[in-house]
Amino acid sequence: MKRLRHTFQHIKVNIANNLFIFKLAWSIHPQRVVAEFAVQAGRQLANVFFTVYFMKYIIESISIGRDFQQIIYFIILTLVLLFALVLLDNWYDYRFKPLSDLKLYEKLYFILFRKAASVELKCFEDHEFYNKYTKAIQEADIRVSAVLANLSRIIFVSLATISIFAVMYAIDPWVVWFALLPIIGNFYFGKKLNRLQFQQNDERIPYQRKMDYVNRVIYLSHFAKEIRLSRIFSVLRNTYLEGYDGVISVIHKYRVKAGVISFLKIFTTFTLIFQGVLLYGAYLAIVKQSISISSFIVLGSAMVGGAWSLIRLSDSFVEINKNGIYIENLKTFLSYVSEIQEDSDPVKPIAPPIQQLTFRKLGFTYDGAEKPSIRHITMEVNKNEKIALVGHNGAGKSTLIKLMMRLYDPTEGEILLNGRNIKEFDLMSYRSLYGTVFQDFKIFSMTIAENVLMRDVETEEDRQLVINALKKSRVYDKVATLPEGIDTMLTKEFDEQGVVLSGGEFQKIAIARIFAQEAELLILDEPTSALDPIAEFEIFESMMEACKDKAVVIISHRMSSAMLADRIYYMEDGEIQESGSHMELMQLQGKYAELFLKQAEKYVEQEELAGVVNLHEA
Ligand SMILES: Nc1ncnc2c1ncn2[C@@H]1O[C@H](COP(=O)(O)OP(=O)(O)OP(=O)(O)O)[C@@H](O)[C@H]1O
Repeated sequence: MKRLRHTFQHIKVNIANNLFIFKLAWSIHPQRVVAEFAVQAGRQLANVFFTVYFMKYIIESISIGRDFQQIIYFIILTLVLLFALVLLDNWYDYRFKPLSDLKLYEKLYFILFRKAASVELKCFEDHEFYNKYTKAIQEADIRVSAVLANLSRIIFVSLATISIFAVMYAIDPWVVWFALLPIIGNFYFGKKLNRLQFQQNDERIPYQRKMDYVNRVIYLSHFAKEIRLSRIFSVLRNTYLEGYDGVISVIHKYRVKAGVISFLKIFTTFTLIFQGVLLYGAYLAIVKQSISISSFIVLGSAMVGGAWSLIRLSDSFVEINKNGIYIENLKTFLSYVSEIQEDSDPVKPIAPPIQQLTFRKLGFTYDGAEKPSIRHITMEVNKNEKIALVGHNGAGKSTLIKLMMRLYDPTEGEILLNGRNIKEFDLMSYRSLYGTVFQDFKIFSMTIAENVLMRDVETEEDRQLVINALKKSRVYDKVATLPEGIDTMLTKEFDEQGVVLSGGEFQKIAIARIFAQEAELLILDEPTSALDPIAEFEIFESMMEACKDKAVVIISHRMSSAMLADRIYYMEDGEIQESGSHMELMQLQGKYAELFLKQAEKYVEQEELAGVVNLHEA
């Protein structure tokens, strides 16, 4: 009983999932839905007509001696109808469907992309969510098409089956009992087979992802250097083989079971009904003599048509289940409600200009991490103030920035903007207060101008904004030498003429992004690692100059750059250990001073060495 209830519940969920996709497709492209149903209706009409009524008419005509000319007219009319249906089918399959599918998928993928771009960052670190997301993206288009075809099939194949069986029932009522065989065979064993396939696919995913990862890494250009210059290839090969072996073991695990179920399905679905009806019909015609030979022929033809319709119908019911299971991933993904609402929220007030940003007893632990990455942080950033965050690797500097930008929400304490918790403000407007470049910034395969503006370049002012930003990040001289200037395509992904710049030049392009924004607080999370110390110092200096009326937070491992800030926070183990101006911290003679002196020593040594080499050269 409990199992039955569970099965019903399962069927209900799967039907709801199919209807969810149907509504989605209807809202995106109603014409495509209508066309699919119309074409399916035509196909089934032809199916019933040719398997039963056409045959019935011809045989009846022979047995009652109908006029030959009348039969010819009937056949010609039939051919015209067939011709029209084939034309409609072709037009649909080769013209309408491919084009309208593209339109449907484009809109569908934009819904998915928008969703993917709006879920909070931590979702991408959640293994289970990421699996659902990849499955949803991979399956979305196939499922939408499949659901439309399937639902239309269910409606019209049902009508076709009923009318075929009505003819069979009229010949002999008992014959319709044979209809149960394909239903049991196809529906029961078909469902089992699908479930098995789904389980198999599910178990394959972690292994498949390993193989996909290696495929991707080998293919993507930014891994090419490391692969060539190290022995990482053998590690990648092993990862691929682990995935491959995993996939093989999953296939082995299910092989025998799938084979047996598939055999039972074919046996009950096809063999029993075809042989059964023919035997029964022969018995009626020869032994019982209750039907004529012409009825036996019609029965045979209707049985073949009816059996196929039933098989198709039970296939379609099984497919409702199959689609339903896959759609569950898509639905979970689309209906996921972010803890951090990434979209604009009209109810929340727009974030005001920054007067003061206050961190109060802030603490944060990443999901699944054992210890906090940020602890007891209390600090402030005032209007126009220049702040530097320094400390060793893993001290928690980037995490602090991510909390500040609400890429994550703190697990303890709060961040206040002008005295109000930042969660109270509309997120989009809050984030637009910041201009940020991260250490792992990304350059897109687009033009330099688009990479700087990070949106479409629309007006002459936009272009001027880009040029000024590039000048401030000290890379305009280089850009001006390129034939297409700021319209040069970066990377060669799409364009042979695309330009590959040096690591430092790419960094300068990324830094130009913050000069091109109307942000109030600029954050540079160490995007200058590929710059030489002088270039970094110059950029920071130019930033301090250009951003007199803005607050700036810089993270740098180079103390010479941090010195430029009004206030420096020295972090260790997720906590602020020391804070003050450069002079104050040097006088304190604490960890900051120690780090500073160590770096200064290194530079002095290097300068002395350079001096010695110069002397030798002279
Ligand atoms: N997405 C994440 N999931 C789990 N732990 C993380 C994540 N990102 C960072 N951490 C951990 O949080 C700690 C602080 O990392 P964070 O990147 O903030 O340090 P950082 O001071 O910016 O270091 P660096 O100078 O090397 O950039 C580290 O121990 C790191 O392992």
